[in-house]
Amino acid sequence: NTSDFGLFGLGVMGKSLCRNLANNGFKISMYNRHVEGVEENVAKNFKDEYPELSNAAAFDDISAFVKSLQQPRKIMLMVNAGKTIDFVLEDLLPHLSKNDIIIDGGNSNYVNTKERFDYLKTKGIHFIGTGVSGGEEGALRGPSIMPGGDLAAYKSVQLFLETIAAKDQNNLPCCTYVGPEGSGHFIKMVHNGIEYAEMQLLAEVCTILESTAKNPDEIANILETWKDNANSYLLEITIDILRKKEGDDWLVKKILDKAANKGTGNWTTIASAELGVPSTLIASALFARYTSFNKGERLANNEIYRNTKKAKVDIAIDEVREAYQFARIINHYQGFKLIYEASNAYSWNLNLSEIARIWTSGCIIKSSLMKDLVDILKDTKNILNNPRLVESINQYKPSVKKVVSQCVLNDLTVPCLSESIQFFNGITTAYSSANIIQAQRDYFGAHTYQRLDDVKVKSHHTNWK
Ligand SMILES: O=C(O)[C@H](O)[C@@H](O)[C@H](O)[C@H](O)COP(=O)(O)O
Repeated sequence: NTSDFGLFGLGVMGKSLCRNLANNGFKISMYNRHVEGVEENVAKNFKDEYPELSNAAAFDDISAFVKSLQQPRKIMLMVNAGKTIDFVLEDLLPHLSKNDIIIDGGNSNYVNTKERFDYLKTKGIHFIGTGVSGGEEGALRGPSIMPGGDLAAYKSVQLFLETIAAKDQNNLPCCTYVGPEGSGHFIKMVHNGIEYAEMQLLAEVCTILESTAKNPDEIANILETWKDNANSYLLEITIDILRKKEGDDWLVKKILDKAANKGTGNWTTIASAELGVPSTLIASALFARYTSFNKGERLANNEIYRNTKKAKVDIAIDEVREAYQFARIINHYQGFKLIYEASNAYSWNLNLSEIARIWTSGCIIKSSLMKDLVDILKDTKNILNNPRLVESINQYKPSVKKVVSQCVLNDLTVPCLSESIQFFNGITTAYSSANIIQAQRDYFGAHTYQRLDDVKVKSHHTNWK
């Protein structure tokens, strides 16, 4: 048993992490199941494919794999989220010893992670639920890593995770102990929620620019100029995507407009509802994917309701950039608000600035705005009252109002852009229309209400009839 670290599951991410670990000099054991005719000798063939893996040990037998690891054993699971994790844990348990450490690096639901953490604790096994972001390339060159669980257990795997992680602008690892039990997977989930809305905002920007008769290359040229002050990984890949050609045609024009999802945006929306946090942009982005999926119904409805294909919006390109930037600030505000509220609700004591820091490199939502948020979140939990962002928001607000109204007037669907100004107006309104809601609830359900002129008394009821 000479290996320092074990990697269980050689899918896209698992393979990249193995090479990353080996490239950083760690002696690793790699395991992939054996499925007759489907998955055979995966670990061995993979080992033979890459020179950096010459020192690695390859297995398709669990017991031999576990025996090859130094104790306390450190095993990272990179298998599909969901029940698979529980099956794998049951297969591994008979071979494990007290104080061994299991890391779940998949996109698991934080509620399940808490349950597994508690269950394995009864077996004397440490469980670390870890978000890993950055896709295939990120996992190979340095992902952003978000581990949650026991701090002591984290200390035993810290060297491996921080060595393979991306490095921030101060060359510090984009990996940090996030907090207890499911907190690592919780922030990864929110990371993906923010990702959904950022992707949706870029898609909406393309819709608007396309409506001004720009072809994908021309749109890419415009977005290129936004790198100065709105740069992000997602902006960069969107530019690449818009430029991609198949012969003379743009590939993007051939892609079926039905957006899929694997659940993290859905869970973020559920967590928002449960925690009472209005993450409206994340929810809008998720529901925009669901709406897009109804291709058949959209085509039918389009026949009935739409007569004009091309809209003609009267918007300046810089107004689109400012509207985009406005909505991004609101998106990040909502994401970090959700993390803050979860941290309080579950007593996780999360460090928002440190979370922003590990999201400045390696992950999908890395951006220049995220770099700014590292310092901003040091001083405040509510980024909307940061003087610099207040200035930006006041500068951008006229543009988002114009862009959204122009889109509405021209039947262009921009759910996240419009939700950003709707939410902002709501969260900056001193006297909202919720008094009507309270009166209606009291009218039909005697649910009581509080009075502005007597807030001490928690509940008033009126016989409205
Ligand atoms: O951070 C990342 O590296 C990605 O977010 C990663 O976790 C994955 O690509 C998700 O599956 C995307 O989510 P959807 O499949 O739901 O779009």
